[in-house]
Amino acid sequence: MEIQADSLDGVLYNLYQAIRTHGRPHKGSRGDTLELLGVSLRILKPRARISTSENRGKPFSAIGELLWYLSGSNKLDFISRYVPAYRDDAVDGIIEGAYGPRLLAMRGSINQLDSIHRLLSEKQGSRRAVIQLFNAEDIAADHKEIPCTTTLQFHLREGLLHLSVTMRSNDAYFGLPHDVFCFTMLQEMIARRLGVELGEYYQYVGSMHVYDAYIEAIDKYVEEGFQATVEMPAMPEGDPFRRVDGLLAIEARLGAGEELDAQAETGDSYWADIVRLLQVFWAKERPETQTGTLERLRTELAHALYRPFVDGRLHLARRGVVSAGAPAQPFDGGADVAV
Ligand SMILES: O=c1ccn([C@H]2C[C@H](O)[C@@H](COP(=O)(O)O)O2)c(=O)[nH]1
Repeated sequence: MEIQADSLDGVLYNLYQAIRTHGRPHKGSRGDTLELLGVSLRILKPRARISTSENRGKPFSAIGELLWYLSGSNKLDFISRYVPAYRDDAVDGIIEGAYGPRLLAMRGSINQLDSIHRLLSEKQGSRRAVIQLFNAEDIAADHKEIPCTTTLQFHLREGLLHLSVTMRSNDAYFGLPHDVFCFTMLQEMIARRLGVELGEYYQYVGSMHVYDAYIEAIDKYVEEGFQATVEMPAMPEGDPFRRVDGLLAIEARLGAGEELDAQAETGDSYWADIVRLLQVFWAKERPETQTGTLERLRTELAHALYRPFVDGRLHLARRGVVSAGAPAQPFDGGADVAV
């Protein structure tokens, strides 16, 4: 089955209905699901990577997960602050299937992002620009958690960088919005590093499923109706990977409770907004000033598309729902507003 749309929301809207209509019951390792085999997604405007729906817009935890990948870390400590559900997957504080070490130091040393950049700089039309995340070792012995994503293949055609992702398993409710966000961001970062434009995004999934406990939630999503296509602004020119260390340092300072001026720190409105979203997330650690901080960040945002997500946090803050130590992402269900 192929589902094509301009945006993540367009894909979710059609996919959720397809799962409802054609999905077959399957008992997965983590619970009962409705499943579709062999689903191919195509997103024509990969910058429309954040859902504008009531409860599938996850910019805060998705940015946290992207930074975790880019840090090369496999530590639970980092990611559990943004996606607490990882706690169930950790072995001695380590996520064995973490993408970061595999992307940046596969088999201890191979930086696969550098390989892609070199390959496509030298041979633009190459069909070899494949990042491997899944390894034979992953199923040779039993592991608590292994990568759901098998490969990322980049295609440079007529000045556009397209990305095909293959996944062995994808949770259409929780995993998919995060995966699309992180992989299309990586796609745009590599496009900028190569000095080319962003193309289309494809995701082929062996087992696409929704856990039974979230069937009602996907029905609710569909009832909201078709969402307008809202694109993130284009990433500024230049190599975004040069920014990674700086962004990680800022993230660590925010996590430690520091306040900072996003524009002064980044000198760029695109990345300043990304930092502001992190500030919105971390504002929960100071409940006494949280509402004021969120209101200030809301007015500082250079791009209006992020405001509804700040409003979601403001709504929670005013109700006293999001407080110090609370997760961004209620993976355990619960809140139905954008967090
Ligand atoms: O990037 C990811 C990582 C995990 N999952 C989901 C898919 C499955 O529901 C579950 C992993 O379970 P197994 O496929 O390993 O049984 O996590 C995703 O959707 N995306």
